[in-house]
Amino acid sequence: MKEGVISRPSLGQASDEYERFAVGSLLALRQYCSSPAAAAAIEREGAMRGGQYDVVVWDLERELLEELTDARLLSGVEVAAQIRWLRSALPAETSLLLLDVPPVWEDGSPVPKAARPEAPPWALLDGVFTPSELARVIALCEQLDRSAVRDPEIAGFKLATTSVVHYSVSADGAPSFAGDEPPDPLLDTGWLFRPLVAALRRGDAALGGALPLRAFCTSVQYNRYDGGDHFEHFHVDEVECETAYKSLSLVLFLSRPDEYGGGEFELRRGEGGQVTALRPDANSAAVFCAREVFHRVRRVTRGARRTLVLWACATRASAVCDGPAEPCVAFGRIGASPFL
Ligand SMILES: O=C(O)CCC(=O)C(=O)O
Ligand SMILES: [Fe+2]
Repeated sequence: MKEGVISRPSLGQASDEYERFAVGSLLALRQYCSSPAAAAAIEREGAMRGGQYDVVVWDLERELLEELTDARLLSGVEVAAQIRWLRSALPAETSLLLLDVPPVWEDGSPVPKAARPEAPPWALLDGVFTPSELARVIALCEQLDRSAVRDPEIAGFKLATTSVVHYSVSADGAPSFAGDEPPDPLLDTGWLFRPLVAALRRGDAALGGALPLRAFCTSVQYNRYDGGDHFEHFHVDEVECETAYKSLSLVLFLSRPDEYGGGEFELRRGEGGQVTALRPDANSAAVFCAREVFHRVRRVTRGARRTLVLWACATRASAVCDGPAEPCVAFGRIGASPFL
């Protein structure tokens, strides 16, 4: 038993919620641990309550939850630092257990990879930014170097993906940076991410809670479609990989519908679902389940159609430890079922 690990000074008494999460973590660990020896160890520790593995996972999540409850954002780098700290304080076999925790619901069951069936497949939210923020987003995005996506079968438009999301907010609300990369001018303040994260949360609530407990949002992608550009290929955004999965997609419409012709955003649930075509107002966002909702952008006939796209991801702890493929910002589920 590693006493040092459970006595991090900043952590107080566990609340009921945290207790429940601790149990959930144990269940998930038991379910997902492949090594029989590890499974037996978890069984033993679970019986003891407050056992080593419980506490390790619990502390990590508590730290996150505390940050999130304060509406503070954690960067991927900070999460990685926490995990490294835990790993250094633990024997090797413990960190192995830590690495295999999938996102779980309150009752310990794995988070489904799609929104709940009874929930609507997408949500359209308005007023994501203030008007001045929106103008600032557009102005900054236009400064980014865009590369062209050109595949006649699939898509033709220009995109820029911002590279750095090492963003956090200190207790007094001042922006600060984790990691040593120079701040990206687009991403170095909370004004951009707070509204986007809030929109993801609102969207998640509207979809009945598709977000996993431990979620991150990716860097933002800026898309610009000039006349003739399109993303005609119906696709889902999620690409299965070992390190993370996208759970929610957010497409923020930066252009007013009268600023471009064509460019309808079409969505459908699943392969055979009915297609809905949208031309949303500027400053509104479509939020939808990244695995389940097929979507495409019809060809733009005039003007420019601009969007900002980002994703909520669930990330395995190991992915963060090994360095996430995409730097990410953590955010949480607060105030509703189960942890939002
Ligand atoms: O730009 C859009 O409206 C959607 C883009 C999209 O579907 C994507 O980047 O995956
Ligand atoms: Fe997409």
